[in-house]
Amino acid sequence: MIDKSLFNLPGVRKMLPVLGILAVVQATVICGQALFMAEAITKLWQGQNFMTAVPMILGFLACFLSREFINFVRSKALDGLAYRLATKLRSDMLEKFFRLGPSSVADLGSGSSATTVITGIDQVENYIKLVLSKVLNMMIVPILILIPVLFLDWESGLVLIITFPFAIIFMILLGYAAQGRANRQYKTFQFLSNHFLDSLRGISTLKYFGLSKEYAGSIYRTSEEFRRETMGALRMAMLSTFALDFFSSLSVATVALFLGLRLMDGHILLFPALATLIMAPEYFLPLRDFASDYHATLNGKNALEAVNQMLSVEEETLSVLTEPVRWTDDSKLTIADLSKTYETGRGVENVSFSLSGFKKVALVGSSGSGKTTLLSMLAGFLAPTSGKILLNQQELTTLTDGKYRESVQFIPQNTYIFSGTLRENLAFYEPSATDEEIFAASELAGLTELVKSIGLDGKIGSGGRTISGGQAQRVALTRAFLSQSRNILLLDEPTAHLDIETELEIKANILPLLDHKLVFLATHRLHWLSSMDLVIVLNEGKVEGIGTHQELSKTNPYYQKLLTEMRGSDLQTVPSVLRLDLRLQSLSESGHSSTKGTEMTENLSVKKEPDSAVSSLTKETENDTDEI
Ligand SMILES: Nc1ncnc2c1ncn2[C@@H]1O[C@H](COP(=O)(O)OP(=O)(O)OP(=O)(O)O)[C@@H](O)[C@H]1O
Repeated sequence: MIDKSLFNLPGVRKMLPVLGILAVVQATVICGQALFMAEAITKLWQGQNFMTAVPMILGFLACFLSREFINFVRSKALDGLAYRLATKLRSDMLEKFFRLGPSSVADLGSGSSATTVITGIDQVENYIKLVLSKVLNMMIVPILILIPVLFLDWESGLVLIITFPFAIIFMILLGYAAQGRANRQYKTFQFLSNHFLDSLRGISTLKYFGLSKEYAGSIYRTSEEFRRETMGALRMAMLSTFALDFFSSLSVATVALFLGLRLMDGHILLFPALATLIMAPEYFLPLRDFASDYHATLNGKNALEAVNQMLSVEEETLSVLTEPVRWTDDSKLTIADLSKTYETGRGVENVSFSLSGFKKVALVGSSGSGKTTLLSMLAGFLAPTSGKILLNQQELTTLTDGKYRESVQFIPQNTYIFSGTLRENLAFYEPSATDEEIFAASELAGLTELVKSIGLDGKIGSGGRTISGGQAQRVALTRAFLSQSRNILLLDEPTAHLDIETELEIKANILPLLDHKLVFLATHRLHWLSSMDLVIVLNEGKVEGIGTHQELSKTNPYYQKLLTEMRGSDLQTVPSVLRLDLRLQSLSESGHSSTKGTEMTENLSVKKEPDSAVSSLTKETENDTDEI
């Protein structure tokens, strides 16, 4: 009935004695109400003067008003407590999500995390309001009502005593069945939430591949499953409500029948019979009250379990560092045998390297090789499964330290745009940045057009202007350009959403940003590599080589193969006429050129001259080919 964890919430234990006292007072006024009423009716029945019944009627009114007042005080106290606890749980959960970081929230399921914080906590609030007072009333009020009933008519008291446990046993049995149903219903609800959110996120992909109708069918089936489970849980809850109503009505009817028969036989007087008859339904009322909200309490109990489960997820964040890290020329980072193994058994394995001073490190590897996983560990989002980290002589097992994160700028593959003004989104790392600084940074990131068109106070994100993937990436770059204090920079394919011309244009602005920092850049694009001090080559989660681009391209066969693949994909991003130009250059450099081919290359090179960005890519590819 009551989730024990409820008692660990602040204020709940203190509330229990208050509710207990209110239940005792309530039982007393219920008895008073019945006794005054029975006495007034008996006096009038006996033909006494109405005025003799007036004190009884006033006594009844006083008890009636006190009862209403107790209900008011109780709901006021519980509403306040439930609201405070719901607010606290909601902020605890949000803080927990922020501490856990994106990968753990993804493991919990973004959809179910969101619905637990929103709907789940509303259900917990309702649960707190209902369950404490109802259970205490059920435990206290019937016993206190039974005492005067036993004094007035012990036979009726005996009927009440005998029937009460039956009602409780039925409630427990049906309660177990209803609990099972409610658990299944909650699980389907969480599944539906995740499924729905995933579908919303992937709606453009689904539409693009013409699969949206099929997916709509899958959402329909999941919601149907949820409907079935909900109806099953409701049926069970209704059944337990009906069973309790049935038992209590049967018991009251039995008491009334015997009282009537004994009244007719003259074995009992009108006053005790009337008082007992009025008190008998009150005896069962707390039980029926509980049963009528049984389904709501089951939902609340499940939601509280889900909240506790999320709050109890182990945090790998260790606060070892006392202040943010300022990366300098003397700083040192050593990674030894760092591994992260996901549930699927994949991830990265035994990564080791050591870096000191300002360095630009590229992480390369084919898709799924572990670049994002390694970068997420270096950004402090993901705790390693094993391995050691030595940061400026300080030994750490993880970089998920709050202070370390305060030193890091991260540009992910997909930039998140917060619902708010453009200024809030741009000055994300530096909220105190002036408009002039924001303008200058946005110019470097190539965002001036958007800034001019909607202004810094223009709304973007949900509810505001929708911006393209490329613009979102420029927002992320502006954030990085603006940040002065954070000089550990992590970039996960920072220009992946930009076309090649824009990419090279922005790359020219990004390169100075990488100076005097520790930079990790995961990339599939070849042209970044010659600008990097070090390249870490990953293959299926393992390090295949570490060295400079020049060294690796001469000595590492896997890197050479990777470069060929990367060159192919770079070429595909270039307009076809220029692709031909690049191929011809590659051919001429690998000794397959003919005079005709060289002439063609020259002609095409002349034609593309106005496009400086592409000619720069051509040049870089030339260099790379030379190096191999
Ligand atoms: N949350 C996760 N749960 C389970 N497996 C995962 C998870 N994230 C990544 N993986 C697996 O770990 C391996 C490394 O993935 P990761 O995303 O780090 O590769 P990547 O090199 O960044 O790929 P890409 O270039 O496509 O972004 C892959 O086999 C991937 O399937």
